[in-house]
Amino acid sequence: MTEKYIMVIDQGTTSTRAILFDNNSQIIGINQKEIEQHFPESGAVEHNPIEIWSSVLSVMTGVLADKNIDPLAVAALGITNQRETTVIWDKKTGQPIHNAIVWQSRQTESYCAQLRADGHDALIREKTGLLIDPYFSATKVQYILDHVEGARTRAENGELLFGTIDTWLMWKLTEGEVHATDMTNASRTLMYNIHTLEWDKELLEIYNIPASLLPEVSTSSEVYGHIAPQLFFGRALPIAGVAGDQQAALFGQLCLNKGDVKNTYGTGNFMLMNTGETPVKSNNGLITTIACNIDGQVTYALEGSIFVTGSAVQWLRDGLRFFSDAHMSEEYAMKMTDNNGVYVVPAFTGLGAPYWDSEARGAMFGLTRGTDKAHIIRATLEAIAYQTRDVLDAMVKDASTDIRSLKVDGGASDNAFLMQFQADILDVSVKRAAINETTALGAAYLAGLAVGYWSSKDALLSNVKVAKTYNSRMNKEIRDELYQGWKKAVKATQAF
Ligand SMILES: Nc1ncnc2c1ncn2[C@@H]1O[C@H](COP(=O)(O)OP(=O)(O)O)[C@@H](O)[C@H]1O
Ligand SMILES: O=P(O)(O)OC[C@H](O)CO
Repeated sequence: MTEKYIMVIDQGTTSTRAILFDNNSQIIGINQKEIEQHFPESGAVEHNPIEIWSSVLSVMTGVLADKNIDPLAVAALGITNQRETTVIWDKKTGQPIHNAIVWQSRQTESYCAQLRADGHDALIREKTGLLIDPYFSATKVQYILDHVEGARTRAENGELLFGTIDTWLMWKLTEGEVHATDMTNASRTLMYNIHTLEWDKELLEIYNIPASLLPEVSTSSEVYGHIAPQLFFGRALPIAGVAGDQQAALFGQLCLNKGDVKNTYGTGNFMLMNTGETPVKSNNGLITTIACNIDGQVTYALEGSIFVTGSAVQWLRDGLRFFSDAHMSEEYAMKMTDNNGVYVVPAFTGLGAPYWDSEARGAMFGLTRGTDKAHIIRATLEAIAYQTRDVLDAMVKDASTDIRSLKVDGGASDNAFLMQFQADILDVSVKRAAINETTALGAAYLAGLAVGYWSSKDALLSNVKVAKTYNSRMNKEIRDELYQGWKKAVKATQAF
């Protein structure tokens, strides 16, 4: 094989990465660039789409340069992305008409309140598997069309295009040839019907969003188009795999069978369970989403999305200046034998699954004169584990199945204190992947399978290994007492 590698762009909330994988799923090179976060008003989070685009060009060339790799040695490109984040741009000039509104942003709460007041909750839930929340793309589109002068008329005249980050990047990489997304990303927009597998006309009318804005929806593993050669050393590299980052991680962890569960610890936490070919409706605050579409088969997932986990550690680092590197949180937490009664509820942008409370804000409980900063650090890490327990309990109820083990990945899964506490508080074994970049790996698999770089999903099974398994060491009484303390803290936070 002359083409030795698959390249992946992982465009995440805090950074853009280009990663090269070889045929044994090993990482050959990584190049990364941070993305600036813009906070234009309270609760609003935005990115500059041009900065995102230029970071992609920079990391793609950077990863080749770092390892002195010939562009001809790359077989295909996979793209995985922060989901829901919304870009609208001019079809002719390619200029975004507004900053990208990021998934975390709460600036469309009033649009959501209106949709709820108009009684659309059940219909939206039934068709999209989601619930009305600023998290999803539709109200972000409404906001941009309403806040940029002339945008609505231009949209109605077919002059504008909408995309999540995958769509924006494919459009830029193909110099406007491809305006497409895959089903996993479409299923996060609040506009896509996850049963009929098409943009839903009735919902578009409710939102007053013109259909001409929307991209074509494809599978997650096929050749969507080719990079314009002048952007990539004269090579028309096929773009062959696309998936939202959490679904890509599910695939990268090879959670290919019904009942398989993974939990990613990044800016937020996202637990997904593969529910097979049937969408499972949640009665416990989870959402239903498309897990993948490959080999002509759509699979679904139940998802619990927690908005603030790793970003609470960033807050300890940058806001409170408790340490200079996220890794140091582990050392501080381990210095203490317990949380000394301290609970931190990091509801900085409201609470996601299973509470869905946009109005909630962060709180701290149980402070005494004896509280040390290490207790606060420990309580913040514990909060990540408690929130995960909230979601896992909901998942067990919704899927009517027991979960005995959890595959984990993402930046904060490096934290040994957190992983042990997670196993303790769930009473489930926690298995950390040997390759922590499972999100990118999933997109590599999707792209590699489409171009025959890997022959089949079965060929991948021997490639994925567990680095470490954490088993519970906590007795039931302590586990129950700690978790009850957390539930009390959440209740008090919501009542505030
Ligand atoms: N050792 C650690 N302990 C706790 N949190 C960590 C650790 N390392 C990274 N993090 C947190 O994980 C997040 C980064 O993870 P990553 O998977 O790169 O996120 P994303 O894909 O959301 O940008 C940051 O929010 C950071 O604070
Ligand atoms: O960029 P991440 O890894 O924080 O993921 C964000 C999610 O896709 C939001 O739904």
